[in-house]
Order: sequence, then structure tokens, then C-alpha cells
Amino acid sequence: MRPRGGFGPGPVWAQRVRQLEHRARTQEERIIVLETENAALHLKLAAYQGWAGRGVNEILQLYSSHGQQQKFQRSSVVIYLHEAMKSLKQDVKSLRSFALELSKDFQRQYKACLYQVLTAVQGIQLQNEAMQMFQMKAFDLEQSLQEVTERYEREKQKRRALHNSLVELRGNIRVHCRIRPSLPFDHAAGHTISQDRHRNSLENVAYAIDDETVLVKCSRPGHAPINKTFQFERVYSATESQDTVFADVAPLLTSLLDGYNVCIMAYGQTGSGKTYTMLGPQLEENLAFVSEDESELGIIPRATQELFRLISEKPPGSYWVEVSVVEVYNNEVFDLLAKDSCGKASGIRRDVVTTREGKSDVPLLTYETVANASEFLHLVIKGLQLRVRHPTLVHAHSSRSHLVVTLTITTIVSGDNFGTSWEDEQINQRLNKEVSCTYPQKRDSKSTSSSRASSPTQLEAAEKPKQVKTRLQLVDLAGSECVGMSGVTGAALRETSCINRSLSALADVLGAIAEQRSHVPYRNSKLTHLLQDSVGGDAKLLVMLCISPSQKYLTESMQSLGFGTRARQVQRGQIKKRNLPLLSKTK
Ligand SMILES: Nc1ncnc2c1ncn2[C@@H]1O[C@H](COP(=O)(O)OP(=O)(O)OP(=O)(O)O)[C@@H](O)[C@H]1O
Repeated sequence: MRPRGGFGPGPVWAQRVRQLEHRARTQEERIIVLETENAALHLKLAAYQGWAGRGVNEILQLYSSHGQQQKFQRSSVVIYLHEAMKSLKQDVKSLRSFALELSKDFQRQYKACLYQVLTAVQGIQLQNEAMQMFQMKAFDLEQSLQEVTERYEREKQKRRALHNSLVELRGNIRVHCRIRPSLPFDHAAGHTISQDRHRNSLENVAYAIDDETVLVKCSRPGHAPINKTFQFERVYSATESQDTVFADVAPLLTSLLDGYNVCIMAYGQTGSGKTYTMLGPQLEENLAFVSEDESELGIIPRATQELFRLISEKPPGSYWVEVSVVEVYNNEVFDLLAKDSCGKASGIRRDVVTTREGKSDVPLLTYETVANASEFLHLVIKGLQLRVRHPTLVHAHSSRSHLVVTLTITTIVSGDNFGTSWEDEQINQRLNKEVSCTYPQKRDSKSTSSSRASSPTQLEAAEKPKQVKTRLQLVDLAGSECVGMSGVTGAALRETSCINRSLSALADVLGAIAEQRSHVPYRNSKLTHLLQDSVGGDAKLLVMLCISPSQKYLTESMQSLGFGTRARQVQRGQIKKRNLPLLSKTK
């Protein structure tokens, strides 16, 4: 194209045209590119539209199926709910009627209970009132029971004191009876009895029914039933301790220092507890009786302790104590404190003689002076180690001899204080003749009765101090027994028959005294000869009967109880007292 006007086509125009043509081509190329891109975008759009259409379809489909599903579910839940509602309504209805019933029932029961509670409350009130009345009555009764018990105890004490005085006036022998507990060795069957008899034999047949009565009750096939009571001054049950037993013995020790001779003698069958009662439990190893446990100690160690305690309350040097230990074995008397030529304790045989005054004496018997209870115990243990023991069928440490421990208490009495009765004169004469008159601090600790007899007499002048002797004899007799029960043979059989003979001699002596016969057969056995002065009336005599409770020992127990009963009946006349000054520390 050419420009309008007077100007021909010049190079500028051509340039310009070329530029415009170039721009037009560039624009065209650009349009083509854009058109291509547009076409591609159209294609993409179409593809997206296709996808979107399909998506919408799917959504529509899903939507419609979801709608259908919801419709379906809604209709089944509704039915289910409807059904549930119906049953719930039913349940509620029945619950309501049940609750109604319950509440009616509750009300009925409540009323009944209320009624019962009211009646019970009334009853309790009545009972409370009655109880208060009973309590008042019980209190009154308790008080009067206490008063009665106290009166009973006072009366019993009075009765006992009167009885003791009567016993003393008549010179009766006091008899206490101790029933020991059942012990393991009671259960060991002897070879002579069947199992059945063994079982029966373990039953207890002896009981303490009160503190003065023993009951023996037993019925055995083939034997007449036994139901017998025995009365003694004191009866100890199996549970009563060594303390209790000694408490009743202790007053005799005061009597001893008041001038009476005293003899305490344990009697009973083998294994019935004589040694336990007199000495205490024995130790297996050395057969000594000393127990670690003081509460287990028997009468002998306790009596010595008490005696030295009483002496300690007197002026120093006014009393001294000598001890002798003797055993009677196979009807022979052995001095258990004697020493042989080598100075070894060996148990030397001694004789028993009757003095011109009619008293029994053991010449050459060893007396040791003791200053306290432990020196005494030391000597007694030494003596006991020589004492004869053997196992029997009843128990392992049966004492086969009678043991007599004698404590002689010498009191220094000034001439003024000394008694002037004929009795006392007799005693003085005897004492002056027999007794060594050296004072305790000058005395040898050991002497014999013969050496005492030959000692220089310092009491010739009437005004010089004199000596009065009292004697405490403590006797642990060997066990009375049936030969069959002890199961012994040979030499042991001789021992047993010697024991039985000496014990029956003792019973004969008691029988003769009880019957006041002119002749009392003291000399029939060494035991009775030795104990003549104690048994025959010169001493306060306490027999401690020891009893095993079981049926196995029935015969022996009945025999011992019979012995005790006879001993109680013996009347020897009033026991003589040596006149002693009333010594006290304040004097
Ligand atoms: N009261 C008691 N309490 C506990 N044990 C006891 C009692 N009495 C006795 N015993 C025991 O019974 C056994 C036999 O007692 P003990 O040796 O005293 O009898 P015994 O009568 O002296 O016999 P024996 O005459 O054969 O020497 C011992 O082991 C002893 O410890």
C-alpha cells in the first residue's frame, strides 16, 4: 500500500512496512502458539469436564444408594425400637405392679417388725429391771458369800488351831497327804499286765476333794467297787507346789527353836514322790537333788534355810547346828558322813543302842557342825551320793534305803534360865554326860558322839552356862512296795523285803503305841530303833504320806492311806518341851 498525498514511496516507508510486516508475522506466530495452547486447553477442559461428569454421576449414584440405605435402616430401627418400647412398657408395667406388691409387703413386714421391736424393747426393759434386781441380789449374795467364806476360813483356822492343840495335847502324830501328778513313767507297761489292764491302770483313782480329804474311787471288773474317803490334817492335790507344802511345815521349825524335837517323815510307795517332797527333783547326772529352780526345792533344803533364818534372829553364838546323815539299808545303819582311813567318805556301818535313859543312840556317828544352809546342803549332797539307789519297774532312781538327816540344835542356856523340872533335869544330866561343852567357836567342826562323850566338861558348876539340845529329824523312807510291782529279783529282792519288813515294823510300833501296850517293839528293826525317840513320843512328828494317783498303784496307795490313818490315831501324851530361855537379839 502506498501513502496518500504528494510524497512517493520512500525507503523510510519501506522500512516501516517491513517492520510492520515483521510485527504482523510475529503476532501471527504468537496467535498460532496461543491458538495451539488454547486448543490444548480445550482438550484438557473437555477431559476435566468428562471426569467431572462421571464424578457427578457417581456422586448421584452414591447419594441415591445412601438415601435408599438410610430409608431401609430407618424403617428397621423404627420397628426394632417399637418392639423394644413395647416390651419395655410391658416390663415397666410389671415392675410397677411388683414394686406395688413389694411396697405393700414391706409395709406389712415393717409393721410386724415394728411390733416385734416394740415387744422386744418392752421385754428388754423388763429384763433389764429383772437383771438389775438379780444383780442386786447377786451382789448381796456375793457379799454374804464372802462373809460366809471369811467366817468359814476363820472358823477353819480356829478349828485347825484347836485341832492342832488337841493333836499336841494328845501327842498325836500329824499326817499330811500329798497326791502327786500323773507322770510319764506311770505309762510304762509292766511286764506282768495285759494291754487292756494297762490302759485301765492309768486311770486316776485317788483325788484330793478338799484340803483335808482324800477320795479313792475305783470300779474294776471282777473287784468290789471302792469309794472311800480318808481324813488327814492336810491334803495336797497334784497341783499344789513345794512352796505350799513347806508353808505348812515351817511352823514346826519355830517349835524346834522353842524347845521341841521335831521329826518329818515321808512315807509312801516307790515312786510316789517322797524324795521329791523331802529333797526336790533329782538331777540325772549325779543324782544330787539340788535344783537350779529354788521353787522346786523340797522340805529338807527349805527347812534348813528357814532354821538358819530363825537362828539369825537370835543373839550370835547362842545356837549352833550339827548334822548327821544316816541311811538304813538292808536293816543296817550306815554313817554317810564318816570317812575311811584315807579320808574318803565311804558310808561306815554303825550300831543303834539304847542308852541307860532308854533313848536310842548311834555311837561313833559323825556329826559335822554347819554354819549355814549351803554348808548343810553340801554335806547332805555328799551323803546322798553314797545312798543306795536302783532302777525298779516303777522308776529309774528308786531309793533302796531309808535316809535320816538329823540336825541337832544346841542352845547355850545360862544356869538361871535353865528349866528346873524333873524332865529338864533328866535332859541336863544326859546332855552334860553326852555332849561336848566346848563353845562353837572353839569346837572342831567335826565330832562323833563318842568323842563328845569323852570331851572335857565345862558345865560342872551349876551357875555356868549349860546346853540344851533339840533335834530335827528329816526322814525319806524307802518305798513300800509289792515285789511284783517293783519287778526286782536276786539281791534287789532282799533289799525290797528288808524295806517292807522295816516299814511293817514301823506300823507295828505305831500299833503298839496306839494300843498303849507295855512293850513297844522298837528293836524289831534298825529303822524303828533309830527313830524310837521321834516316833515314841519325844518329838512333834509329821508324817507326809505320798500317794500316786493312778489305779496301777491302788493297792499300795490304800496301804499307805491305811498307814496314815492308823498313825493319826496314835496318842502319845503331851509332847515334852525343853525349857529354853527367851533369847532375842535385843536382849
Ligand atoms: N509332786 C510332784 N511333782 C512333779 N514330779 C514329781 C512329784 N512327785 C514325784 N515326782 C517325780 O516322780 C519321780 C519319782 O519320785 P521320787 O523319787 O520322789 O519317788 P520316791 O517315792 O522317793 O520313790 P522311791 O521310794 O522309789 O525312792 C521323780 O522323777 C520325781 O521328780
